[in-house]
Amino acid sequence: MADTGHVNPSSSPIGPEGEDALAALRADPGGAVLGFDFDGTLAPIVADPAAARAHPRAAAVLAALASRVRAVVVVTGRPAKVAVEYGGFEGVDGLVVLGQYGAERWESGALTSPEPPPGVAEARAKLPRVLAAAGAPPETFVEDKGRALAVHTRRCAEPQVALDRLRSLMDALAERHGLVVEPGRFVLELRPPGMDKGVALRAFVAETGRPSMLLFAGDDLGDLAAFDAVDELRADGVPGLKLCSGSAEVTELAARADLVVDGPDGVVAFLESLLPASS
Ligand SMILES: O=P(O)(O)OC[C@H]1O[C@H](O[C@H]2O[C@H](CO)[C@@H](O)[C@H](O)[C@H]2O)[C@H](O)[C@@H](O)[C@@H]1O
Repeated sequence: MADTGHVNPSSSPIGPEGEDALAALRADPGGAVLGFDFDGTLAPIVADPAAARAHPRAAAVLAALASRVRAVVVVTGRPAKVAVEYGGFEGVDGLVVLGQYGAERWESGALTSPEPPPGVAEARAKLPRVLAAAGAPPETFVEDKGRALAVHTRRCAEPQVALDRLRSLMDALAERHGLVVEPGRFVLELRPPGMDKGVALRAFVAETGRPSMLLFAGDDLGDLAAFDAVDELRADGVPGLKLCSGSAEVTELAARADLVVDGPDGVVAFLESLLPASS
């Protein structure tokens, strides 16, 4: 792996533990595990969730890394199949996509997707009434992911105000039907409990074997659980790098990260800098 010291002029200085992790990656790339969020990290944020697509160079850089490291995994709130389609990941050899916060798995063209619990259908039936009761503006948009219902307010005139108005009624709806509310960038998702990106990443690392280093890159609140997993492995002696795809919308990840880069452009440029110059 290449030395990354002089690249990414727009990125924050990297912390010492992040430097250790990069040194471990250079020393033993074949033992490294690299994990990525999708929206906001590999794919630029857009107003319509169905219009999101990965950065034009994301699939190529993930493919190049996947041929050099032990494992590359995308851990996303999207259904795994949707992330594969929007990412252009179908042909990326070795890539694993864990969708719906780890409940689904796509690998080598095969998808595993468990049935949603009945609470999702119950909540789906009641959601329109809840949105009406909360006075949700007409621009409020429900993305039905089968296993989860994501209520988006990005297209509202005051997206944060609209989101805040929904929160307590969404919490009550989730509780009534055995679900949880997952907050994100101008979105509240109703989804089944018991799985998150940290649980998913820990299980993936346990399955692939103790890595020489672990990287996770994310941008949103749901990625904090994966950062927790990196911290836990660090405490167990595995070098770890927490990479933040920075934005003005979410600041919590930057505060926990070893390195903050400028959105998906910065993430892809950083990953390209890890490859030998001829790649
Ligand atoms: O875990 P992720 O891969 O980050 O997915 C989280 C949610 O991302 C999507 O919503 C976000 O991206 C949209 C497209 O850029 C944007 O319009 C929205 O405001 C963001 O919240 C996606 O639609 C959700 O299903 C994902 O769970």
